[in-house]
Amino acid sequence: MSLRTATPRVSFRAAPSQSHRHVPKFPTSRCSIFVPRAPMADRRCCIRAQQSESQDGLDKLSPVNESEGNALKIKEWEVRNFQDEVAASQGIRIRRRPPTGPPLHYVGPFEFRIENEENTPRNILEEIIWNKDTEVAWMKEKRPVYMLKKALESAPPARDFVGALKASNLRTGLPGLIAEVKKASPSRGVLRENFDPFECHLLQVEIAQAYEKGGAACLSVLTDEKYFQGSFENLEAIRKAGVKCPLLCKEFIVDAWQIYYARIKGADAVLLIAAVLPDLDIRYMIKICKMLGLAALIEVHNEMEMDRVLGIEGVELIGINNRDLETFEVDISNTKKLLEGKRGQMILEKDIIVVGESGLFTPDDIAYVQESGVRAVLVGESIVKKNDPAKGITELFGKDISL
Ligand SMILES: O=C(O)c1ccccc1NCC(=O)[C@H](O)[C@H](O)COP(=O)(O)O
Repeated sequence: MSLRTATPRVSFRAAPSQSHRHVPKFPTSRCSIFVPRAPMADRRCCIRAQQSESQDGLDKLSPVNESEGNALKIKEWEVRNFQDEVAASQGIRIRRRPPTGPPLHYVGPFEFRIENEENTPRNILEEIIWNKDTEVAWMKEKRPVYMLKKALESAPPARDFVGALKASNLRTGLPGLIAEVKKASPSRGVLRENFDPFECHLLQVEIAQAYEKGGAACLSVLTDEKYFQGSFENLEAIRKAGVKCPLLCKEFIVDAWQIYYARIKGADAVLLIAAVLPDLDIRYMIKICKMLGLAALIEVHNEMEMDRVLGIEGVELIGINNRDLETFEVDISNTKKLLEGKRGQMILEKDIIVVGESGLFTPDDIAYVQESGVRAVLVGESIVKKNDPAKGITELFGKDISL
C-alpha cells in the first residue's frame, strides 16, 4: 500500500495541564503558515544564515518566556519546511522535521496526533534522521557549541585520514582499507554479540587493534546508539587505547554541532551524506571540517548525488555507497556505474580519492571496485564478524596487507 493513499491514523492521550505544556500548537497544515515568498536562492541564504548563527554560538540566547519560546518553535518549523523545499529541488528525498516532533492538536482535555504521510517517516534513513534531529537538539542543550569550542583545546590532535589512505594504496597497490567497527545495523541486525555487556568498550577496542594489526589504513567507528548500537564512548576508547589508524566518526550528521563533538571525542574524519544534506550544508560543513583539521567523507549513492558533490569546491574524498539506504539493496556494480565516463574523468582531474562502500566480501569484489577506479574501500560486515578480524582482512584481500 502506498503511503500516499494510507489512511491517517490518530493517536490520543490525555493532555497535561496547560501550564505543563511545552509543545507549541503548530499550525495544522503547511499551507496555513504565512511566509513572504522569496526567490529560492534568497531563501537558501536566509536558512543558512539562521542556522550558522545558532551553530556559531548564539545558543547562549537569553532565557525566553513561554510565548516567545513558542514563536521560536513555530519559526523553526517554518525554516524546516523551507529546507525541505530547497532539498527537494536538489533531488533530496529525505525530509526534515523539528526536534519537537509532529504537531499536536488539542481538543478539550485531549491532545492527539494525526499520523499521515507528513509526519510518518517514509523509510529507515528518514526515520534515523528525524531521531537524530531530536537527539542532537537534546545534546546541544546539554553542551552548547561554545562549550565544545573550549573542549577543543584539550582534544587529541587530528591525524591525516586522506594521507593514510593514499600511503596504504601506494604501499600495497590495493585500495586503502577503512575497516568498520560496527556491532549492529538496521539491515543486518546484530553482527557481533558482546559476550559480556560490561566489556563492550573493551571488545570494540580489541576489534580496532586487530584491524590495525591486519593492515587497515583507517578505521570507521559507528557512534549511533539507537540503530547501530555504537557510541561516542567507543570512539573515545579506541582513540585513547593508542590505535594509530586515523578514525572516521560514522554518524548521521545533521548539524555542525556534531562535527565539533566528533573532534573532541578523537575523530579525524566525519561522514556527510549527500542523500540527507543539501549542497549549502555540505559546503558549510566542509569549511568547518577544514577549520578543525578533519577530513570529510562525502557519501553518494546515485548519479544525481555524485554530480552535486562534484560541483562542490574542496571535496577530497567521495564514498560511493553500494547500499541503497532507503531499501537496503546492495549492488557493487553501483561503484562502477558512478565512475564511468565524464564523472570518472573529473574525479581523476580533481585528484579525488573514491571509497567503495558496502557489500565487499571477497578478493574478487575488491579487484572489481579497484578496476572501477576506487583507491580505498570501506568494509564492515565481512571482517567484523570474524573471530580474528586481522585474518578476516587477509582473507578479504587474498593476501596479507600488513606487510
Ligand atoms: O547498513 C545498514 O543497514 C544501514 C542502514 C541505514 C543507514 C546506513 C546503513 N549502513 C551504513 C553502511 O553503509 C555500512 O555500515 C558501511 O558501508 C559498511 O558496509 P558493509 O561492509 O556491507 O557492512
